[in-house]
Amino acid sequence: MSDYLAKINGIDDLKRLKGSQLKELAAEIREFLLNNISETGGHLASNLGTVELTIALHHYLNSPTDKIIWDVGHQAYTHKILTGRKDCFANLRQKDGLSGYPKCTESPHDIIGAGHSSTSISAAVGLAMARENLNQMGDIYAVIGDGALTGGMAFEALNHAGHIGADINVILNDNEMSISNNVGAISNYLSTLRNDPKLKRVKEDIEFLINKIPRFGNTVSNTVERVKSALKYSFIQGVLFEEFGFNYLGPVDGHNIIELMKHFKQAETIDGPVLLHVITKKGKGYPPAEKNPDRFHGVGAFNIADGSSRKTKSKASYSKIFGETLSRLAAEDKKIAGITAAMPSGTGMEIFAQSFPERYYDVGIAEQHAVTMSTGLARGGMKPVCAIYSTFLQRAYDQVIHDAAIQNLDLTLAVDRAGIVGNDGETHQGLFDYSFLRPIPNLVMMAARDAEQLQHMLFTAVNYKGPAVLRYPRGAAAGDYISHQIADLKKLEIGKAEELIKVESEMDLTILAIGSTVYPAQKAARILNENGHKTALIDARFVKPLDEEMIIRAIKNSNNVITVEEQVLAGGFSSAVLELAADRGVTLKNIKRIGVGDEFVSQGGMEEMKEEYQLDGRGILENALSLLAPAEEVNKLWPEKKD
Ligand SMILES: Cc1ncc(C[n+]2csc(CCOP(=O)(O)OP(=O)(O)O)c2C)c(N)n1
Ligand SMILES: CC(=O)[C@@H](O)[C@H](O)COP(=O)(O)O
Ligand SMILES: [Mg+2]
Repeated sequence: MSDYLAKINGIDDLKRLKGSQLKELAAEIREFLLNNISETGGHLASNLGTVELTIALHHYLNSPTDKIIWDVGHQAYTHKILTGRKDCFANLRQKDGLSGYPKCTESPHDIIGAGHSSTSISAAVGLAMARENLNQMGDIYAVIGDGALTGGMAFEALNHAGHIGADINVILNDNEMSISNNVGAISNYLSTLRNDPKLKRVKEDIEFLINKIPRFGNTVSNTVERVKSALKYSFIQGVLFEEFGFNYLGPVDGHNIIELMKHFKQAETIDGPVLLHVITKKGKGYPPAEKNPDRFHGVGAFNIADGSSRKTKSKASYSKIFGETLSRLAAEDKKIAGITAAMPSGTGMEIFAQSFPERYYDVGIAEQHAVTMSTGLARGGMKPVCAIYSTFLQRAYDQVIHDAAIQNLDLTLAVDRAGIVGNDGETHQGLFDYSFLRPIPNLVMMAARDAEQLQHMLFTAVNYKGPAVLRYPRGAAAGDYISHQIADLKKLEIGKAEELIKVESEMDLTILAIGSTVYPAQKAARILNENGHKTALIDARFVKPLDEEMIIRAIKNSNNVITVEEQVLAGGFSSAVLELAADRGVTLKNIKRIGVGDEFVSQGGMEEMKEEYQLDGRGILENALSLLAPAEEVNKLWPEKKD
């Protein structure tokens, strides 16, 4: 077998290959992806599905003059390989390594940075308008998946693009999957387009007739294309994309490079927006991923032979505990409903879905709708629990304020992946939710420190009268997971903190921790006390409302205070403490705030990045000793690097 991939260092090298060579290259890239992702982890199934599509795009187009915009961007690995980044794959998604998403600072071929869904068509429209105003060159292609097409923003952009006749090409990469099974009426509609044999026959007949119409020079005229489209679609109901003002082409086999390029050529002859419907197989070429695309959507290191994970079985995740607790609560309370925005497996909501399908709603990648639909459920008398990753909840900010909080409705927002998420990097960090939710009246907001507290907090939130937010991080839950019966669940007093190490008079230090930072703070506090530094520890539990009396008492009785939160410092937990002290006229003698400063946190292992931001036990100890004692003492008390 020729090693075509070895010779590819940029797209000029790709353009030298032809016909069957491109097919062989596709096979080599698949093998490369499999070998690399099985070591580093990453978005395997989506990337295996877009190999030919990416080869065809880069072979046909002239990037970066022609612009390819990847929606979400998790499927852009072949794009990275072909644009000169093949040798960086050993460090894919690692600290300082290759990003798992398009990133403008990484390559001129990454036109639009992404990570969140359904932005590509809007960006394409903007680029097309800039091209028009500034007399620029180049074709503009947005590549969007069928899952991403469930996002409202995509439709806002289709609506606008069709209206203004933006000269853009939208490639709809339809693999019939979101992360889990795709949902919704559009998804059903796409199935009709894909599978209707009558449509196929009509299309072929019409194409035969159209080909008999005389051509003008070498190009098929725009009018002819439009007539062809109109005729083709007069045979089926609901010509969705045509109604939006797009010219629909396809469906075309997304694993056939030659056919794809033929369709790009055809798209080029059409003025105005084109939607090319491309059919691909998620996980293509790797049987375990083809069979189970959900599990292989985003993976850690695995064994290629059978797809088994290389990670030894870890503790239960917060998401799993959330899903199991919710299911137990729902068994007793028929009003509880579960809502997810296309993340049933990630949020643990699939556990609830298995037992209560009639009260479970996957709304697609539609966080705004998920929140407002939850408020409708609440208004109708249900108890909605809507689980959304912190980073994706950013999409639904106004819905939380306007639809949930002002109306003071009884719903629970379960904010998953709150804090540092690790290898997904900047776009996915859940580092802003305290800051953006804390100012909202009527909301209460708590953060779970471990497996045990998560269960009590969910019980508390579900039974709270008004909008309640419960925040918890990605990955394995701290503490032991003993699943509680409903009778054993405790309703926490709203706004009540817990004094884990008592505040007495004349403390050297009080550590105010919340959520994921409580356990590392506890380790640091223990060491400090063992070494003669009188240290108290408070788990604030609620960022809103704060336990004002306990915090004020702690501040008054401590020579030093440390706040620690897995969040940006601006507007978060420490800000709340400072506001409280200022409002009460209490002077803080010495305060250190541990958290993330005014910067985006880049990719890297979760523990590695927590260490970098001093959110681990050693980091907290180091901060404490910088207030209490000389720096050398850190190494004496905590010699090794890690927790
Ligand atoms: C706003 C937002 N919500 C949720 C996600 C999580 N997410 C990432 S990829 C994905 C599914 C995308 O499906 P599709 O566009 O069809 O791509 P495929 O993986 O099938 O290639 C989801 C839900 C996200 N990235 N952004
Ligand atoms: C592309 C995307 O947005 C998701 O696939 C995300 O990477 C999932 O993250 P988790 O692994 O934390 O579920
Ligand atoms: Mg898909």
